[in-house]
Amino acid sequence: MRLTGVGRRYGLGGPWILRDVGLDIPEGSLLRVEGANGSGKSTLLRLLAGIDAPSTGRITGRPRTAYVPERFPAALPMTAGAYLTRLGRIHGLSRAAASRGALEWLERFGAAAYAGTPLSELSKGTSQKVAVAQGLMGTPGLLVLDEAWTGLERRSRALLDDEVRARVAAGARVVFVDHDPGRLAGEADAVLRVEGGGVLPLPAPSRNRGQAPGPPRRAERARPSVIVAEPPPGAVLPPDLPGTPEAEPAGDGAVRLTVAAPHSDALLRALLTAHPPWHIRSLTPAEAADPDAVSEASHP
Ligand SMILES: Nc1ncnc2c1ncn2[C@@H]1O[C@H](COP(=O)(O)OP(=O)(O)OP(=O)(O)O)[C@@H](O)[C@H]1O
Repeated sequence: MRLTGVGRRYGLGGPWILRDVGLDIPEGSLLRVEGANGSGKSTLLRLLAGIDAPSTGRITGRPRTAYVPERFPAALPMTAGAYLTRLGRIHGLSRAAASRGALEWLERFGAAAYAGTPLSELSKGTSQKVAVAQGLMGTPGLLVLDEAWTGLERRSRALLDDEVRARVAAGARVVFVDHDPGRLAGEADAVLRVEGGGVLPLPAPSRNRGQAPGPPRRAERARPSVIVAEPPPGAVLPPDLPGTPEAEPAGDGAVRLTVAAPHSDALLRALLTAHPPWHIRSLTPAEAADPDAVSEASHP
């Protein structure tokens, strides 16, 4: 995905909020957007998500995109379940898969009891869970998160962190703004600094996701990865998974898959694109894996 000479101003003769922005966003990248209040972060995110168009320049190669806006349109006259089902349809799911996915996501966020509640009656925290759930339904190639963690309680924030990691590892692009400087700290590929109308791509501080461009170091190649995944209801492990992982039960119906590190991305992709998709709880290099810590992090 590429931005070429992108500029945005609101209204003819209004000040340029962004000007001559050029960016390449490769597959499997995690980008944090930073900048002062009013610098144009949300403007950039709306352009990336395709819900706003540049005043000048062009954006090419945008994959199927999901967007979690800073403010959720809570006034829509429908229930949380109906809204998510509709959004699932927009993300390309069949009606049955969309309605099943809606309930599954509400359950994961501990909000299943609100499936039949009108959006306008949801608390701020539950609204935010619905906003985030719609972004995670389907398998977007680009996920744009504008302060998506704000208003979520600890367990849901951790769930969203895990989902971001899994999506990026499976090849999706994730671009996010968050007021917490520690959000996914050390995991972003780059920081996009929005300042004076420009967007400056800066190296992210101490990146440690283990997915650096270029061939992995010998030790990383040799070290197996552990993926803990939850099957969709009634599903069995798909045959011929990349890297022929070792599978063992991980509790709560989940499966722990151990695979040689070079196959972990392909394995994640296979699970996330299975029909219906598997839910990835965590991805950990085996030597670093502390099973208790992993399940704590996923299900605090
Ligand atoms: N729809 C709009 N119409 C007119 N001006 C707008 C619109 N949206 C944003 N702006 C202006 O563009 C500038 C950048 O806004 P934007 O929301 O992109 O900044 P931001 O960096 O996300 O801010 P914050 O950190 O406060 O969320 C601001 O001056 C804002 O007032």
